[in-house]
Amino acid sequence: MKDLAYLNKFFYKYRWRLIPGVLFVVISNIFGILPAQVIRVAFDLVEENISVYHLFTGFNRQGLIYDIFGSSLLLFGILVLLLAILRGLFLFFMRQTIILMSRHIEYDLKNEIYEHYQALSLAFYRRHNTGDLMNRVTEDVSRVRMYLGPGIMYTINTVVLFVLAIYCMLTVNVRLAVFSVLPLPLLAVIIYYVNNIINFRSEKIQERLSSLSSFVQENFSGIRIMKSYVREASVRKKFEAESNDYKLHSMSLARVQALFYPMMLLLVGISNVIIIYVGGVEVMKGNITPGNIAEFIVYLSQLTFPVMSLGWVTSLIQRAAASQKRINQFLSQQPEIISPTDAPQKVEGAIAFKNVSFIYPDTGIQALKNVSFTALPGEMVAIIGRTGSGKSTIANLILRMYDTTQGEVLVDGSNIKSVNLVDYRHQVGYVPQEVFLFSDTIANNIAFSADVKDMPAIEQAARDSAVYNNIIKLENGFETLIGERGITLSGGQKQRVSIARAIAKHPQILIFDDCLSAVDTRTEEEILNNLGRIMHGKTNIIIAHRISTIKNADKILVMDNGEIIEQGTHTDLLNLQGTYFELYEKQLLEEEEPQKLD
Ligand SMILES: Nc1ncnc2c1ncn2[C@@H]1O[C@H](COP(=O)(O)OP(=O)(O)OP(=O)(O)O)[C@@H](O)[C@H]1O
Repeated sequence: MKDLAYLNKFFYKYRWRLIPGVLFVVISNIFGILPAQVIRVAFDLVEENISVYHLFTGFNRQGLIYDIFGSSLLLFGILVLLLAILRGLFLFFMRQTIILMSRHIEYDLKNEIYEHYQALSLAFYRRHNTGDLMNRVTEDVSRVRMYLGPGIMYTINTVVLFVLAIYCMLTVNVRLAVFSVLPLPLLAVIIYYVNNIINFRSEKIQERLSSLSSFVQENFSGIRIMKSYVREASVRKKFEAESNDYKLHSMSLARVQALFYPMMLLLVGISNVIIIYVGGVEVMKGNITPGNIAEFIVYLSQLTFPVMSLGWVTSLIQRAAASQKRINQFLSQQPEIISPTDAPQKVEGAIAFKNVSFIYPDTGIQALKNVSFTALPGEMVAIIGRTGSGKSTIANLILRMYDTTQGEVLVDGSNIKSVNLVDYRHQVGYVPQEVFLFSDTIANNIAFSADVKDMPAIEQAARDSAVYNNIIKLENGFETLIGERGITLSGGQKQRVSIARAIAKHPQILIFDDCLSAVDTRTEEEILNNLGRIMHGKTNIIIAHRISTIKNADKILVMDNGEIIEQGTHTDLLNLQGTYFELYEKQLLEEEEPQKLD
């Protein structure tokens, strides 16, 4: 329960919804209780009038009495209707304040969690799976919302109604009051337990459902592979098995639900029987009137739902507390990478690695060992090396996605940890190895980093990344949707759109992480030539596997097993006759082979 205390700040924030809400609960309940007394009076009136009516048997007056009796009954009927309307009106106000408050809090909480997500560093995302992260913002927040809205509303409602109804019952007859409410605690306890079973089974169903949807989603995404390997029949069998599992769980839930309602009705029925029996005895003793029995039956009908909701609300609060605990645990996680200052900072782009070693925090893999190099504005620094040798890790550290384990990364001579992170990242254009484009238009993907969509700048970026001609050939040009709902670009086109996105922001530092691999050598040359023009005086870091991509770089770093094993210009490295030279010879041979075959 103490976890839910976190939400008290929201109650304070929305106090002008909560306080009137509570007031409306009280008023609506008063209008819920009053009809019982009107019905009692009406009942007693019926009894009296019937006796008076019989007294006048044979007299002319009997018709008159009948008329008076009829119109007074109508009056009572109208009164009960009026009270019901008033009650309905205040119930509406109650929901409009308390339930709306819960929706506002849900919105605030979702935003708070999302903002926190964005502040957390990459390492956090490696530690948690996407499904779990999504659950916090959707499932967990929804459960907490159930406590904030229905949970609070029904609790206040039950308490107020209980106090009012029990007070009224006790003033009429203590014995009847005690007997009437006797089955109610049993009802609440049963509902609590049954509800827990229902929740448990519902969760199992939910698990089955998500497993079924991930299964379907994965198979749809991999439909090309599935068809080419002719696995349709076996996948269908797996789907049937998953689906059957879901069906069995759903049926077990339906069984409990089927038992639930008859059981409730039975208990309510028993309470009614008790009221009529004990009430009848009390009427015979002359302690109460028959109208009181009717009055008690109305009280009981008013109390039934709140008592039932008590069991429901208890398990609802338990679930909300568990969800809020998970949310709190996550909100208390501090981002590992934070900007040390908000002061605006201009970045020139001089990068220096000084004896940098790096171990990935979650896996313990040592990706860099004592790496030192500089990349100055106006320079193109290339990194080449075997897969897994630590090239992308250097890009990660330049972007300060992680902090170094040992040594330091300097930006314009200062430790990167002291640089305004937002300003710095604004100045870095990064093209990742794995292209990621949003399901949006091409123009919006290129203009991703800009606050306003500047079409001439977008088109220029597309020209510089040699993808302009491909885009304008599409029916909707730059407004073509890509991704799930749109067209599929080729691997090389995607890479070039991703490059356009990076250069559209005119960065001071540009990092290409092996992003020319799916581009033919002629286009690659065109892009590199354009880069030479637009990145003039700025820092370029290019990670590549092909020597043809990097041979004109000012400096080439050859990586192996997390270390820089060779460093220099293309000519220097060839003269060294080491690893770079071997790689060059090998690639030269590979290029010559197809020519020989021609
Ligand atoms: N996020 C990560 N968490 C843990 N270990 C990682 C992570 N990223 C990379 N590694 C590990 O660090 C080492 C260096 O990886 P890195 O991606 O820097 O290599 P690379 O030279 O860029 O390889 P490639 O040319 O295949 O892209 C590898 O052993 C890899 O398994």
